[in-house]
Amino acid sequence: MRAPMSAGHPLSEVPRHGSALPLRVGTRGSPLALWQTRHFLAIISDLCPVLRAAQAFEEHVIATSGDRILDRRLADIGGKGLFAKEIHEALLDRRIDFAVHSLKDLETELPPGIVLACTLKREDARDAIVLGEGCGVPDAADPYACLPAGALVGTASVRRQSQILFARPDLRCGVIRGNVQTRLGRVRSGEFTASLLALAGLKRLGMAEQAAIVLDPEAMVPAAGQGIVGITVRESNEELCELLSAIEDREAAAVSRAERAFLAALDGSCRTPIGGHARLLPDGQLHLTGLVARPDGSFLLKRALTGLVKQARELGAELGRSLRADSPADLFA
Ligand SMILES: NCc1[nH]cc(CCC(=O)O)c1CC(=O)O
Repeated sequence: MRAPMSAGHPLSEVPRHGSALPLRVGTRGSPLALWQTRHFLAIISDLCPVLRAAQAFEEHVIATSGDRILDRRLADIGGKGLFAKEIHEALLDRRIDFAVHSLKDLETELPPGIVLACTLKREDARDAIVLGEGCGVPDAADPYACLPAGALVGTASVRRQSQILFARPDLRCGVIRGNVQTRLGRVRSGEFTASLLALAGLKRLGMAEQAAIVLDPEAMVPAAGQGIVGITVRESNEELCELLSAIEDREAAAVSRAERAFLAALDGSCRTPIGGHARLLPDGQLHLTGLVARPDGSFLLKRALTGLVKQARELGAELGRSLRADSPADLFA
């Protein structure tokens, strides 16, 4: 727990200019998005006594294209930024003051005038498998062994699809989208044998027990930013930028800098399976694992680099360039 700010600290005062109370926070409307938004508001209110007042914040639920179009892969409907476009517009139009995002759904290049002001402490970054009927007993040492030959795995993520098909070419993957509850329902109903989901989402929704198997991040490389919540604001709102920088989690900031620089250097489309996962080593260095693959798992390249935290961005960019140089050019066309 952090100590509340003492009087005189910028956070002990009601925001002065641009951002009158209540502060309007933009969020998607899914149960996970709302959980993340309330989690963030609890952290910021804890730290800033004046904001603990009722009505210091107003939630604005914004439906995004990514929420509306549920029958296709994101890659097929325009890809990156689909969960954020309408939220960026609301920020730039001053209908909201800041917005809460799952960092992995936030494009690396934000529209001019919008900045990522802070990242919150990372929840578990790993992917998990949810099993339906007809599967064997889960074995952590051989995580896919419990899936029967030819089983239909539900995922809309080319990153997860490529990695599971690389390990188990006999499996089939089908598109499953919608919020976490919807996806679990489609496994329970027998439509899919299993599904791959972010453990962070399951945990936040109190459903971690649904995860039959948790995948090691070196075996199933998570998406850049997975498990991290990021807050965007208008760059011109210095007051809010300052407020938010006080709740930045330094470790989350370092790993997300490396992972997002890696992603940006690859410049893949949403059709290119890309995984990027950084962690701090006991000696304080940053270890970054990156992956590029073909969606059908017929090609997969995974590499890791270790470097200094203060060079997180350079480390990410270097790993991105290195994977790109050794991947088939059509993956980045
Ligand atoms: N793309 C949807 C999405 N965006 C963030 C999460 C999980 C929470 C997180 O990664 O922080 C999920 C669900 C999932 O991938 O299973």
